Amino acid sequence: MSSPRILVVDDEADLRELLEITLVKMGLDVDSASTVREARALLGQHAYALVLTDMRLPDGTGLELVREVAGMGRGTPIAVITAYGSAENAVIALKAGAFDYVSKPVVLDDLRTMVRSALRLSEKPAAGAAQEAGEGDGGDSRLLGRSQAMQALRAQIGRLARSQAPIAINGESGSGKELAAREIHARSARAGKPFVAVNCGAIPEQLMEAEFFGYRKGAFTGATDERDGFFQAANGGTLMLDEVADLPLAMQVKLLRAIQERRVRKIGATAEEAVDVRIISATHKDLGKLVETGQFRQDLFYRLNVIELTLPPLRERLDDLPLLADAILARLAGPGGARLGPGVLEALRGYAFPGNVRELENVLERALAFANDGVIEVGDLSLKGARLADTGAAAPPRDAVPAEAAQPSAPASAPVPAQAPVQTMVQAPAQVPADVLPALGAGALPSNLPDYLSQVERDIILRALQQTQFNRTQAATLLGISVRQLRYQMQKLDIHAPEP
Ligand SMILES: Nc1ncnc2c1ncn2[C@@H]1O[C@H](COP(=O)(O)OP(=O)(O)OP(=O)(O)O)[C@@H](O)[C@H]1O
Repeated sequence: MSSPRILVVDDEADLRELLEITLVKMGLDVDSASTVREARALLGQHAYALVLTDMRLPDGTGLELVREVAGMGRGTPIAVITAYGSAENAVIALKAGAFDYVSKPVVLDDLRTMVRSALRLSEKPAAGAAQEAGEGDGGDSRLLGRSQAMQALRAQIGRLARSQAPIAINGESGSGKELAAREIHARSARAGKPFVAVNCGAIPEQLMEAEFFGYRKGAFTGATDERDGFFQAANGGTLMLDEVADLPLAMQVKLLRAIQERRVRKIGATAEEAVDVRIISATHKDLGKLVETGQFRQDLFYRLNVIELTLPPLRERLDDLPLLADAILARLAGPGGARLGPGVLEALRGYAFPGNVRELENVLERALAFANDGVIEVGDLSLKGARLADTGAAAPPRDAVPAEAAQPSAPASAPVPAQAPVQTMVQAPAQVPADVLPALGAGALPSNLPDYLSQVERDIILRALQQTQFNRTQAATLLGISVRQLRYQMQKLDIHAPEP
């Protein structure tokens, strides 16, 4: 079997030679060109596993080649070599369809890492043909839906999975942003490496640097061991920055640097270490507006927002309701274990679903608890109570809802501990007891005050979350605390939702 073939396009003889030697040592076949014209001729003759081009060429630009290679539709990855400090060029190239970039002076280790990623990609079959064509209900995708919007989304995900460019996912709460990020990762060349999802709003500001970049033993009081941060945990894979709008400004600067340099420094360390992570950010807020008001740094926004992916709200794809409802019921009750009775679909169609698919999951889960023989009737739905706009009436009457039915299935994603490289931390929340305060006889004292208070706090927070369908902003308002405080308490008290 012949070795993968790489095309190097650079007019600087020294650099070209260095690249050639490095690639040949990796066991690859290399063709070289020093102009756009030569490159075009070679591209017409061979299929390449990777094209690596300088940005400035005597008869044109690397960007032209990026556009041409992307336009060929063969899925050939093309990476650009950008001048030192020209982050802007890298972003422009990524937006134009470049697979990745390396900056000058070229660090050979970074180059090898990038080349290996590209080679893994060419080993992968081009993303599921049916999904690329936008057909079907999702096939093996977990992002279900036959609507045009979902088909287009899956096709876009298939394309994005073949690049290393940062992606910014927008969409309302519960619309599937994390699911989309996981799918991009799963369909990418990074699939065998960790996917780490971090809820930026859940980490106390003073711990952020340690959580993201790790620390050395003795770096501060309590640093009894060396620890990796999220970047190291996600090395080789994907780092999802969820609720990215909640990053404090000081952290935004540090993050920008890490993303740009692809290097991080642990607290207390003298040297930086290279990290190879693909960044996917997500928010339900309008980051552009936050940039205007000075709450989000423009340079970081520019760096994260290279490619945008927008999740459609459920109310704009109500045709997907039957499919989603079937899948959710099958998950809750087993295949054929539950179904919707007459008129239920129509009732669901009339609802706005401000909490999107997560709210649909919650509505069906609750309804199923009332259903006879697994058949959900209109009366079981409690849609009025599920209306997010109406916080006061958010929860169905307590006496009507068995606690087990009220369990939220919202993944209030908490930060992943640095030592756990994969997955958002999720686990089933405890039920809310009928009485908020754990029973204590008159005059009795708790045997352990901190535990007792933690339990009270946990119960109250869970109750607020359930009343608001796990909408953290509304729950925080109900409790008179900030969303950041709520998230922190949720993390501290281990309040998470079960993974779907
Ligand atoms: N298209 C879909 N098909 C199947 N399940 C979906 C789809 N979209 C979302 N879900 C489910 O809805 C729930 C919420 O999805 P997810 O956590 O990805 O949303 P999110 O937009 O990241 O939410 P948040 O803004 O609150 O972080 C999950 O249980 C997920 O599996």
